[in-house]
Amino acid sequence: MALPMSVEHLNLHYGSFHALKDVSLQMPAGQVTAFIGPSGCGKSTLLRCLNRMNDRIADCKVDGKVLLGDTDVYRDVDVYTLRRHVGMVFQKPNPFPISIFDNVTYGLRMAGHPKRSELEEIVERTLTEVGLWNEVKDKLDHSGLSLSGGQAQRLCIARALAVDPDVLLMDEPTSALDPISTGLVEELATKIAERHTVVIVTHNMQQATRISNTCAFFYLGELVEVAPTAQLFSDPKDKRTEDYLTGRFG
Ligand SMILES: Nc1ncnc2c1ncn2[C@@H]1O[C@H](COP(=O)(O)OP(=O)(O)OP(=O)(O)O)[C@@H](O)[C@H]1O
Repeated sequence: MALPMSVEHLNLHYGSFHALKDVSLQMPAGQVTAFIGPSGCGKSTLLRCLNRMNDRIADCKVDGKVLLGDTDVYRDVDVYTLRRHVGMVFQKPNPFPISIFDNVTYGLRMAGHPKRSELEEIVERTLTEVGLWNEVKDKLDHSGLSLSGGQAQRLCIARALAVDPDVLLMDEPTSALDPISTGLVEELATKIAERHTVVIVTHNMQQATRISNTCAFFYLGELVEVAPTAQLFSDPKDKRTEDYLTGRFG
């Protein structure tokens, strides 16, 4: 089930460096929210707060609230449970060095999902959803490492979807892919948002306009402006947003 996420007065420090400055933002359920902004503005840092990927970074201090529905993800839930509800796909496809079947079922098996027949059904359904079933159905026992970059990224998306998360986080998921694979992953992100909340970091402005409903522009750790995507691109309210969108910096 798609749940909304939100952050309230979020501040994050790496040691003495103030990387996120009083960020408050809603990410509506069942929609695609895109984070855009120049390199180093804090997009990935914020994305990583949503499933506590920053927890292991020494000297990283988070203040404020991150909410999944009504649940405070830093206070009300353990990190393993949280990551079953808030999955993540990374910039570089990272299939595990195990079979395609075991890649897709990894999260389910970790959660103690026992029945082979149910796992088979979930593998077929999720690989079909990511458009990979016909390409791999006869080689489910082959290593996940045997796939092309675009196939591997779709496998990683299938692995994330197999546990039926409420939210899928995507950190520049197409930046290592060719244009055809990029198109497939973009179509997929839109389709995924019918059942899951999607939050994506992207440097590609066309991609943000193609797939996101809401767009948030960040600059130097600050959330400058957030609006429905078409509105943000056609009528930015802040000069910094306009300068970025028109290529004056970035
Ligand atoms: N583990 C870390 N330790 C210290 N500083 C960090 C760490 N990770 C990120 N930073 C700093 O925090 C700031 C925000 O980084 P972040 O990766 O979130 O930016 P970004 O907007 O995603 O950039 P890019 O578009 O280049 O990926 C940068 O100044 C970066 O150098």
